[in-house]
Amino acid sequence: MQIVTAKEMYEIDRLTIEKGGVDGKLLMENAGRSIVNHMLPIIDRTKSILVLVGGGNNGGDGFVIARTLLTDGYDVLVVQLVPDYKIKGEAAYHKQLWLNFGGIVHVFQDTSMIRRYLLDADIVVDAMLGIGISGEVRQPLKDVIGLVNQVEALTISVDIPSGLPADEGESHFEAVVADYTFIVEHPKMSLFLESCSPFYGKWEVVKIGLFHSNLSSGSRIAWRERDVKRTLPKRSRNSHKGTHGRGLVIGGSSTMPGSIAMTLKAALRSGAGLITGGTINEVFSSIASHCVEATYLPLLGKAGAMTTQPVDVSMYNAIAIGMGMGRNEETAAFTRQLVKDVTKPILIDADGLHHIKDDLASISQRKQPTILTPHPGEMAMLTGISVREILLHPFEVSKQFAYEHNVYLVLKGPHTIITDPNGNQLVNTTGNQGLAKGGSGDVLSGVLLAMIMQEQSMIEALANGCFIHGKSADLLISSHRSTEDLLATDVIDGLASVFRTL
Ligand SMILES: NC(=O)C1=CN([C@@H]2O[C@H](COP(=O)(O)OP(=O)(O)OC[C@H]3O[C@@H](n4cnc5c(N)ncnc54)[C@H](OP(=O)(O)O)[C@@H]3O)[C@@H](O)[C@H]2O)[C@@H](O)CC1
Ligand SMILES: Nc1ncnc2c1ncn2[C@@H]1O[C@H](COP(=O)(O)OP(=O)(O)O)[C@@H](O)[C@H]1O
Ligand SMILES: [K+]
Repeated sequence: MQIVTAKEMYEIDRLTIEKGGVDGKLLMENAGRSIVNHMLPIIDRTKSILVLVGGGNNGGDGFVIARTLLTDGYDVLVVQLVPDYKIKGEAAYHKQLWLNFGGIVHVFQDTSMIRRYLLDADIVVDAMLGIGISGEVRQPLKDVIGLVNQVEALTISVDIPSGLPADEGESHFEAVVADYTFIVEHPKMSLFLESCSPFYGKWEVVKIGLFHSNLSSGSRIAWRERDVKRTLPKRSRNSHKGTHGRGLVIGGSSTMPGSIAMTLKAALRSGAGLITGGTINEVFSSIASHCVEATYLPLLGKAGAMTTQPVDVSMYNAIAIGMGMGRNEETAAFTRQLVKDVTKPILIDADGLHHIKDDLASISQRKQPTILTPHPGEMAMLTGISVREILLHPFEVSKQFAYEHNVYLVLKGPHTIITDPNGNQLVNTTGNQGLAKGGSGDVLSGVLLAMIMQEQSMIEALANGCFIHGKSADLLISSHRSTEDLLATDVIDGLASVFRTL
């Protein structure tokens, strides 16, 4: 499922019309009808429906929706929020059809009129503004959006909640807070931004028959269960432990022994063949009994943390480093040296990210894949860009960073974005706020370590790992856990139910 900017959406629309020969009026008909089909399960004939239409093609979709519902026997009222002369092109055509079918258009007079209609409506269809919005919302739409957000009626937005930007980078907006959004053909970038996603409510993508096109800007794809099922390698009946990779996890310090234990266990539960924990004795003695399937590589320590030392990694297929290591300078020097020397794929998380902050130039020289898994705070530390700016432009910031430093970047959050060194991006579609708890990242590192040792492309392995991690949390809170009590160790236990369904 391609994620698009407004510009890309218009380009796909243009190609469909010019190359595909599909009339724009037909696309609008398809959009309106498809949306009504998706609305049917949540509306019924006893409900009164108010369709608010604006002056562009989003409003045009609104006229199609109103006509389709009217001919189906629904009680529908249309309020046009702009003067007649503003309705042009395909929208004007569909407005005429609405009138031909006996519909009435109530043209906006004042906000008290809208308030009255809104109070009488059970369902509001928001077709005021789509992806064509530019600048801050003008009056009277600004007030109308405020009123829509005050009433009890179920709000269904067409394509995008009115007022919301389609792209990343906008910080000031006033928008409809929808209960449902039916998105036309492709999710827009803002669906995956922390500041915008809550406005969408529940969402579904409706197909309208647009041209399939490869966008020149590189791929940006929402990674769903069907993608995981398609790409996740199946375990062969004849496989042996060597087939599934031998991984080394380096981490832990006397004050944070649990992190590496969770990573080890998560890696084993995610299908790794053999997993070794590289850690200091104090950590080893406190975690060994929690993860008996792992083997251990004793590392030298001082004052409860790792010191600089050579490590023979020749027998491992991939390495994860950083979890619970602490930030002391000798440990940091050890991490930097190891990352420089090792000629294996290496995943760097948590404290390890702090250690390599000033060594990104040498990371970009590595010949084997380097995977960095920062949360936004760690990303801010790595880039010197504020968390606010990162959350405002996560796609662009990730792309630039991955490209510049030749790394695979897993920017974690409610919508984790995985970017490869060429700028291709996959966005995870699972997970919930129960994961916002210490240890979730350690578990993710273990799942990812297991994934990158299986036969699949690196970016897909990372996206599959993020999907599986989030899905475990989703299944747990839909059965016997809640977003409050969920623990990182539960997420490891929940991996079983995920793998059983894939
Ligand atoms: N493939 C596709 O693309 C398809 C797209 N489709 C649909 O079309 C939608 C895009 O339609 P679009 O391009 O006509 O833009 P749209 O969102 O209706 O906005 C334009 C209107 O908004 C107004 N306006 C703008 N800014 C404003 C502001 N700040 N404050 C107030 N008003 C503002 C602007 O007014 P003006 O500036 O001209 O006075 C104009 O009237 C898309 O989301 C989808 O629903 C489907 O039908 C089929 C296939
Ligand atoms: N609100 C949320 N919704 C979905 N996933 C979340 C949410 N908050 C955190 N996560 C996920 O949980 C993990 C947290 O990782 P991280 O911040 O490194 O945790 P920690 O360092 O405490 O182990 C990431 O995979 C992130 O995507
Ligand atoms: K809308």
